[in-house]
Amino acid sequence: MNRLADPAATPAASLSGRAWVGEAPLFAPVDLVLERGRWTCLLGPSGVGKSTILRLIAGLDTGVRFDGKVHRDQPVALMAQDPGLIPWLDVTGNVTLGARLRGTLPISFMAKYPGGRPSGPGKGTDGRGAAPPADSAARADALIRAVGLSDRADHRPDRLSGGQRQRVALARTLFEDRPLVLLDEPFSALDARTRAQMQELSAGLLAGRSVLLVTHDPAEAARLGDRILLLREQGLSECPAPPPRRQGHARPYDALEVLAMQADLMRRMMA
Ligand SMILES: Nc1ncnc2c1ncn2[C@@H]1O[C@H](COP(=O)(O)OP(=O)(O)OP(=O)(O)O)[C@@H](O)[C@H]1O
Repeated sequence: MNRLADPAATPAASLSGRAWVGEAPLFAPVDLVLERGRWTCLLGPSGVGKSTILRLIAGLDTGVRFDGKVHRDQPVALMAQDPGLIPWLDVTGNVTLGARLRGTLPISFMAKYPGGRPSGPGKGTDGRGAAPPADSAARADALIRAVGLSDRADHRPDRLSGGQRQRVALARTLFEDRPLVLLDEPFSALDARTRAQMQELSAGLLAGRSVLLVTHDPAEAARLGDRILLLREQGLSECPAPPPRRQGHARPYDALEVLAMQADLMRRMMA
């Protein structure tokens, strides 16, 4: 097959270049290519520039000086480290925030349905005579259930724990339903059990998407990465290819080959 004609062969996004904070180099020249439809994990120590790379790919302001090129031709969803929840919106309002800002959900959706759940398809109005889109409401409901927060759908962020807030941010990112998804330490505030569940959930819901996952955690990279990259001050290096992963699933956390990969990644991070 002609690779140029095959959309799967073209990268989902790429970044090449280097960055400085003031006069101090942040990262040495890197050449990062995100393969379409796969999970790329970016591991690395704190402060080496991983979040900055994510923000550059997302096209957001970083405050650093970047000399290089970013290519991206797909709509992107970014889950930043800080959940960035809106304090006066409840869980459903936060999950559906993007749609409400884009005007694809009525702005009064939350005021009318504080729990985010219209009483049935086509019922109710948004105050302007339009029916609220029940499919969006149902999708938001399903995601909130999937992240284990159904019983808190009408809670505001100040009534949630750090891990619960992070799960709201995850549901909001998944609700965006974008082909390219950038995740910055998305599970870092979760207990080990919930973390494993959310890894599996994300692997399922983001199957076929192009994902860049920034993580400090070699165990996470070993479960989720189709490719694993290590960013250090000296630059970016590629770790040995992980074993194939069942489409739509994280690798089992207790499989010997996953534990061995975790140990190998840890050794590389310590080197
Ligand atoms: N706008 C900015 N102004 C000043 N310093 C910045 C700015 N943005 C990033 N930095 C610095 O650049 C470095 C890299 O930040 P970045 O958040 O990208 O690292 P990281 O690898 O994601 O770290 P962590 O794993 O701790 O989140 C940090 O030392 C940070 O203080």
